[in-house]
Amino acid sequence: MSALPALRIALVGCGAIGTSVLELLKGDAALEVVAIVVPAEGVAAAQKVAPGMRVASSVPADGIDLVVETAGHAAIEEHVLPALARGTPCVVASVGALSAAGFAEKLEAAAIAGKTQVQLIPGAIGAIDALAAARIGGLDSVRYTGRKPPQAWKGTPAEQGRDLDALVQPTVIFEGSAREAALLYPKNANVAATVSLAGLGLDRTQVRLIADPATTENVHTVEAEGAFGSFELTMRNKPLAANPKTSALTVYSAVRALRNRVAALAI
Ligand SMILES: NC(=O)C1=CN([C@@H]2O[C@H](COP(=O)(O)OP(=O)(O)OC[C@H]3O[C@@H](n4cnc5c(N)ncnc54)[C@H](OP(=O)(O)O)[C@@H]3O)[C@@H](O)[C@H]2O)C=CC1
Ligand SMILES: O=C([O-])CC(=O)C(=O)O
Repeated sequence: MSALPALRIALVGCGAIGTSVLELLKGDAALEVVAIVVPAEGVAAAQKVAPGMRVASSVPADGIDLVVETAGHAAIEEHVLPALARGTPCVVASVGALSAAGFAEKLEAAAIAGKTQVQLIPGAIGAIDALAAARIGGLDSVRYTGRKPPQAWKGTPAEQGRDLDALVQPTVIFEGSAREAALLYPKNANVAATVSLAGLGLDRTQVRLIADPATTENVHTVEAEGAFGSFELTMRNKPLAANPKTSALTVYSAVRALRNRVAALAI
């Protein structure tokens, strides 16, 4: 049940996540997608996905209560920053964009200027609430490991010097900070950025990325220790058929975030 006013949503990005979000929101009177925003060259294709829907290459300046980004790092600069600055709240999936130097501060400044808020969704990872709460008591170490099938690493630096199709055993393709991981793997390591922003920060969070021919899932592990105690979390996520890099849970995380914005009882 909804107690709050219905929201008119501009959905930025209409790929694997955006299309599924659209499907789940169909008929939801409290969360009405009124515009889809994609690059100019993708407008015609998006119109086929959502016949009758307003499709544009920028967020309409009027009639939008909430911008939801499911598009990629570049879309944050292009669409989220201006929306925030003019006072429209935004929900963001491409959290890894905040790993660019000074970008988190820029996003915050735009939200302050617009007297509004940008919400980063947990996406494909869980326990972000526990980690962010544990940070208040003090954290000693946070490690994140991302393990995906080799095909999920296609088109990334993981291909340099190796044939992903020929891998016969789990192979560490990256080891370093969450900041480096998110910058090098913008479509695969948003979760690394999210874990670090909730916990020890982009530079003190250790990240390992693995291409594993034995898995068909996107497996995310977080190990955290601090004054609160410790936890180990393993998520075995099913990838979306439309994009093997992306876990289906990311879609549900986005829809949960939206439903919570209008629900009388939010959880
Ligand atoms: N937080 C998390 O846990 C996760 C976050 N993500 C983030 O979500 C993003 C989208 O994922 P997914 O749906 O699987 O990707 P897809 O590639 O399937 O879809 C991306 C969509 O965004 C559009 N797009 C690309 N650039 C822009 C732009 N600058 N402005 C507007 N639209 C744009 C694309 O249009 P076109 O096809 O015309 O280029 C396409 O419609 C990922 O790039 C990643 O950053 C993904 C997985 C997990
Ligand atoms: O969807 C996933 O499993 C995680 C992902 O791509 C990311 O962190 O960018």
